[in-house]
Amino acid sequence: MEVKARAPGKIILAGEHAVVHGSTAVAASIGLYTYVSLQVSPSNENDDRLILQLKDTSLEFSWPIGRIKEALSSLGGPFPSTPMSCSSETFNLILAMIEEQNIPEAKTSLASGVSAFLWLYTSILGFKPATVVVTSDLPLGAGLGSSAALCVAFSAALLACSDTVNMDMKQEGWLVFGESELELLNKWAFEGEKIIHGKPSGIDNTVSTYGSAVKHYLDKIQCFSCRNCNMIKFRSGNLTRIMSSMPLKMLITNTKVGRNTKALVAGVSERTLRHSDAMSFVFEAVDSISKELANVIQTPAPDDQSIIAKEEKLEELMEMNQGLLQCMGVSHASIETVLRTTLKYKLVSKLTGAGGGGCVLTLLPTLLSGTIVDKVIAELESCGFQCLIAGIGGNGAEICFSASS
Ligand SMILES: Nc1ncnc2c1ncn2[C@@H]1O[C@H](COP(=O)(O)OP(=O)(O)O)[C@@H](O)[C@H]1O
Ligand SMILES: C[C@@](O)(CCOP(=O)(O)O)CC(=O)O
Ligand SMILES: [Mg+2]
Repeated sequence: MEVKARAPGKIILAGEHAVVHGSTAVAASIGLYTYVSLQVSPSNENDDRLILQLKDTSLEFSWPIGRIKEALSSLGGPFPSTPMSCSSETFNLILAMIEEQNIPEAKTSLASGVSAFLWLYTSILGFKPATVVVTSDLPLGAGLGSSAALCVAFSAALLACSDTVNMDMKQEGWLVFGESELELLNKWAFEGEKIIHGKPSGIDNTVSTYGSAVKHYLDKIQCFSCRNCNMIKFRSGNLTRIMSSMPLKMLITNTKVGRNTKALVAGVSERTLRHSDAMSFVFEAVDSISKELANVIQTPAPDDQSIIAKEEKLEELMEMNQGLLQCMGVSHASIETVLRTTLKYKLVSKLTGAGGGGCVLTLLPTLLSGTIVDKVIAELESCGFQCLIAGIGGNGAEICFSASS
């Protein structure tokens, strides 16, 4: 039996970084997914292995199960129903197992994702031999939440194979977990994100787990494919649904400048230690911006005129948020180039995710002509950037069973 899991990426419309320090943020899932396929192998005493194939980066890891037991069996796992943090001692044991696999120098940033995998795998499934394959639609390390999507997809596939979650393996197509299983999945994914990010707020794994279409198990409203229910507001671990009253279209520009969320989040924390009063005002301002943005999105817009007025408010809020992200020290020359280029077409942009490169969002107003969109995309792509238009909102984590070939 093979279990497949998929989990979406996200965009943050307002509040990244400040959300780590307790401010409100607004985010939505996007229709780009990370897929994990998990096949538990029949035991073959002499050659039991755990194999991890990362297709996007052409890397394969293969550990003898005996080696994993030697390092981690003293922890007494598996403990699938009690999500636990990876201690620094265990993290070092895991790192040693990864170093033994000789990752090429250029790909060492992937070690954190592999560490998260080993922690989630052994904690949820123990020491069973298996082959796990990862592929993704998402650019890695670009602000669209690939790390969270990876942790959510790993946790979903592992929980689906564990004794804790009872799923009807005969059902066909993509399936959604029940309410309590989703909560468990989200907690495990958060533990994985902690290994990759250091100090995540939990917004990315929450959006990836639940998606941002309102679902019956959260607030008893069955409203799956309604484009009016497509965002979440998030503060200190708590999620609130946002019913958008207007269609929102965003252009996503990937600057292709690589960066690392852990380092950027740590940089903001260091700045906060150096200038705690000033930074607390910055975070408070971001909190107000996110709350106002959520209100604007939710307020009814009965006609084109009110939609235009709301879009103008959103643009101003995005501009202010970008200014505060610059204050936090997470903008980048490539991001500033996107801001200047889109402004030539009177379009407003802000970075999304951790910044330092990565992706930038540009609001595409409803009445904007297709010709202008084409022109701005052509100009951005001539700078070497890559553009895509995101469908905002959609499903969260899903799993699918199939007979193995
Ligand atoms: N499909 C994938 N294959 C391998 N590693 C991945 C994958 N997706 C995410 N990762 C891990 O997540 C890291 C990127 O996370 P991060 O810096 O938070 O950026 P983001 O979440 O914005 O993409 C990668 O360096 C890698 O360790
Ligand atoms: C900067 C932050 O707000 C979002 C990071 O998103 P990403 O990993 O860049 O996709 C960190 C967090 O909230 O955990
Ligand atoms: Mg991330």
